[in-house]
Amino acid sequence: MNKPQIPNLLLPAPLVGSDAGSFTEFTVTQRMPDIARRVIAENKFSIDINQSLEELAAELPSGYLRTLTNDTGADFHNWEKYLELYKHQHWVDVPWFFAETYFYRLILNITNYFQPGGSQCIDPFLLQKIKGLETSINSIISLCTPVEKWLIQSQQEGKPSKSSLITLLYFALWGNRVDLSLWSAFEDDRSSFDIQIQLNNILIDDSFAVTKLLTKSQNNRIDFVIDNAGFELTCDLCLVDFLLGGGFTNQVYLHLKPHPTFVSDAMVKDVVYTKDFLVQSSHPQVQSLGKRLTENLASGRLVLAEDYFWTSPLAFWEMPILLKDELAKSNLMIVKGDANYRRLLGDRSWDFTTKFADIVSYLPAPMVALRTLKSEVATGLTAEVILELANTDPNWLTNGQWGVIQLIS
Ligand SMILES: O=P(O)(O)OC[C@H]1O[C@](O)(CO)[C@@H](O)[C@@H]1O
Repeated sequence: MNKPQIPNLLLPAPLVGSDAGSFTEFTVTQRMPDIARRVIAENKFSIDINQSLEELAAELPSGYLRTLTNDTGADFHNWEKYLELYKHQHWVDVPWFFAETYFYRLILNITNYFQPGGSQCIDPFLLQKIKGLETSINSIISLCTPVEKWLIQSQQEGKPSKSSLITLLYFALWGNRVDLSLWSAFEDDRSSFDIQIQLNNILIDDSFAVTKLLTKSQNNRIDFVIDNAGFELTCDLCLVDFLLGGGFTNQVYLHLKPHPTFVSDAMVKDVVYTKDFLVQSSHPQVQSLGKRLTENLASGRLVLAEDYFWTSPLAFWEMPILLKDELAKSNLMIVKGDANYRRLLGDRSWDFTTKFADIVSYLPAPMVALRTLKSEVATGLTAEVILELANTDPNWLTNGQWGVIQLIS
């Protein structure tokens, strides 16, 4: 039977910024203006660029979407098409996912990211990304040390270690708490957590099923849809390292953003920067991780890929066919983070008890989502759990304290 191309169910309405009192409203009217102003404060753009960024910040709460001028970005014509649907609408009235992705694309338009000149390819969020990595160095050391031990153990035992893999899945999950669009790298270091204590905060945990799937056949590839640079990326790279070195797979593709977006989202250059940062560390186990990553990149066992789909406002089921065919070759897709989860759901207001599998029925390969909750969407929860969370932690949907590991195979 052919797989459906869209969710099995009727699509509910998308989240929008005009939902009074919602986190989406808070994001469009306050967080996004703050982020635009942080770009001004943390860079040395010209007075004209800063003025234009300030205008963008000021128009978000009650203004209209502006058009995109042709900045020669490879995705410019696609954005012209996406914008057709929402001409002359207020920022708060368009689907939230569209508003956010367009906002980040506009920042690049304003800062002349795509055009030849002094600010071409300047990542407006670079300072945050670097700081995020540097401040988490102690957590990175604490993680790299056991990873090396587990690798040696699995190589000695000649078989993949499921328990170590589960631990690394947990690190990859909780690494997603560190999100620089919500918590600036200049505030607290959120990279330190105890995964044993955090176990109680995993609302759905399919990690064991993931290890079973991965030990069934070890010669296939894994595709990792990456989220944030910094500590989260380092956790993900530890997982990748263990998947490759621990006998779970022989090839991993990392899917990365083609341009800066959502503040901390990782691009190819951020992976390279992180790998070099690890290699240059004076800590032996951190350095070894960097060297293994370098070798895996050189041998093609680790492949870095980028696609403009990942910075588009499209739902996962609207993925271009070429990318979908590519992902169909995967033994497992690992989809990281909140924004990617929102893309899987089309950022729509599904009832939280809806079966995840019924929504993502269109996927071309098995998939596990590792997501800490930072937006008002959820699936696969029981009514009892939802009620209990609402009573005990009113901000459970958005405070990043709760997580899910949801597998669809
Ligand atoms: O880095 P992540 O996990 O994708 O989180 C980004 C998400 O966090 C937010 O910044 C807050 O919800 C959203 O804008 C977005 O969904």
